[in-house]
Amino acid sequence: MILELRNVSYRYRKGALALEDVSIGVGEGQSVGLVGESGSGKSTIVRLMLALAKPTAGEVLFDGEPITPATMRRFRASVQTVFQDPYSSLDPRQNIESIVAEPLRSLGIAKGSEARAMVAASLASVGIAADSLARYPHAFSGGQRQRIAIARATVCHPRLLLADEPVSALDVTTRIQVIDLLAELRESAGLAILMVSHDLSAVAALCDETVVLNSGRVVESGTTSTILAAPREEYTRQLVAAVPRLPAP
Ligand SMILES: Nc1ncnc2c1ncn2[C@@H]1O[C@H](COP(=O)(O)OP(=O)(O)OP(=O)(O)O)[C@@H](O)[C@H]1O
Repeated sequence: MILELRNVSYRYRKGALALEDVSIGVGEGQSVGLVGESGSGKSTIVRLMLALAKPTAGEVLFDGEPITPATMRRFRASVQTVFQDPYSSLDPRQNIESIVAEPLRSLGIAKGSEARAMVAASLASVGIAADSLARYPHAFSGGQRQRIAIARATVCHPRLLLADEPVSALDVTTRIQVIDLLAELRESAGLAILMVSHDLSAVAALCDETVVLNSGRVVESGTTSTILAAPREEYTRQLVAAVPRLPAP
């Protein structure tokens, strides 16, 4: 496993348990969808996976080991993220070259002409024209911004992309294009993906495995096709039924 939560529980200060005994992991080249309604604990899992919070109980493991200051840089280079809102995630004062080069700078991977070549290659891989380097985020549509965010996340050739509701802020046509792009990167770069979504159709289009979260607990997990065809839990059946484009179970 590249990244794994093992028997993790989490309690916010003064709150009830937001996660209870959750185990979820992503292996090399795997694509896993994490689905659940609002409040089920998806964002909390992302925070724990990014080492932004520590579990109340259980472990967060990167390559089978707890994340420590000594492994943090390797962790950051291996696990990159894309967030929901491409309008707030790109700094409006920086041009596209500077935005996409950020992981190269902060991780000390490359600079100067080497960095510029990596940025250009990354932008090309997400279908953004090479003459975009000197432009600013406001010149791009929501879908293009999300492509730029994906270029930034993949410029350092991570092993795992953590995508937190990456298409929820986009219109339906753009959603499909961005999902197709993620599928392409998964194929061509062998990128593992954990996609968090409340939208099962997005997960069905991208992820081989699905984990269903309800009230901070994993209620069902397995191959996406099995879960869609024969959901075991009433909660999952309701999620499946809420997707109009999927066949009813
Ligand atoms: N800062 C906080 N303090 C206290 N409780 C919190 C905090 N953040 C989240 N919670 C609680 O933890 C639980 C899980 O929330 P979380 O945000 O992880 O769910 P989610 O599935 O990501 O929801 P959404 O899809 O709306 O983002 C909820 O009951 C929520 O009310």
